Parts: sequence; structure tokens; C-alpha cells
Amino acid sequence: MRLHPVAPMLVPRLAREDCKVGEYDIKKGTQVLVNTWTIQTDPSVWENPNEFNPDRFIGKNIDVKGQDFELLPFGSGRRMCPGYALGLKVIQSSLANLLHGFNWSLADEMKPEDLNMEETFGLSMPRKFPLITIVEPRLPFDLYNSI
Ligand code: HEM
Repeated sequence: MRLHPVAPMLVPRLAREDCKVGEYDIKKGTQVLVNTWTIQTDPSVWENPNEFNPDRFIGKNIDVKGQDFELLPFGSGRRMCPGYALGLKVIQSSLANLLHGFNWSLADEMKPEDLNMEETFGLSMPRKFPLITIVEPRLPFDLYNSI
């Protein structure tokens, strides 16, 4: 969510009145894009910004609910994602089921560090190169029939 946000520029905003953001004057009627991808990998905010290191959040109060502006995978304000609670639960339960039900390995003796994590442009931000994996069931077969 930090390194590969689903909507890296959020939904465009329109300034309803003249305002100032930091040192920038924004005229009424200007379309404003919030680049969360840049914010979430800003080296002045994040140590080793391009490193996937979930441990960095241990002991921190930082949340994804639109109040901590350095991490906005669901946006912020009145147009923030209304489905964020469902989204978080679906990701957690899907991932847990996939890990519980299958053994996963990379194809062609590839190592995790060889994975190319580049993204490409889209409505959301898809992978540039598809992830190719070998998937093997790890539970008794009759359990898969009952799903
Ligand atoms: C992990 C899953 C999801 C992510 C990362 C995500 C992310 C986002 C982001 C970044 C925005 C733009 C917010 C902004 O511009 O401030 C958005 C908007 C929106 N999302 Fe999600 N979303 C997710 C799941 C869902 C789900 C499950 C639903 C519905 C069931 C949903 C419905 C919407 C809607 C309707 C908007 C437009 C809100 C508006 O413009 O007022 N999203 N989402």
C-alpha cells in the first residue's frame, strides 16, 4: 500500500477557491492531483523509502485512514475511499486463504530479489510484468472440493 498504491494520484480535485498550499498559490478552478506515490516514497519522510520493510511500522501510530498524510493509500478527506474497511478485510482474508491453502514458489528458479516490481499506467496501478508462480495445494484434497 505504501510502495505500490492502487491509485497513485488519487482522484483529481478542483480548487473551489484561491488558496495556498505550502509555498504554492492555487487559483480557484485549478485541477489538483495529489501524488501519493511520491509522498509515500519521499526520502525526507521515509528511511530507505524503496525498501519493502513492514517492520518499519512496528511501534508507530501511523494509520491508513486518511489522517497521516505521509501514508494515504485510501486518500483523505470527504472523497476518501468509502470502501477502505472492506478493502482491508478482503485483502487480509484473501491473502490468508491463499497462504493457508497453497505452497507458493517462483518459476524458473527465480529468487525474490530477481522480481521486477515496476508498475505501469492504468486506472489502478498494475504490475508491468506479470507475477509467474508455481502453486501447489498443501491441504487434504477433499477440503478444496468443499469451498
Ligand atoms: C484495498 C482496497 C482499496 C483501495 C486501496 C482503495 C483506494 C481508493 C482510493 C485511493 C480512492 C480515491 C480517494 C481520494 O481521492 O481521496 C478510492 C475511492 C473510492 N473507492 Fe476505494 N479502494 C479500495 C477498496 C474499495 C472498495 C472495497 C470499495 C467499495 C466497496 C471502494 C469504493 C470506492 C469509491 C466509491 C470511491 C470514490 C469515492 C469518492 O470519489 O467520493 N473502494 N479508493
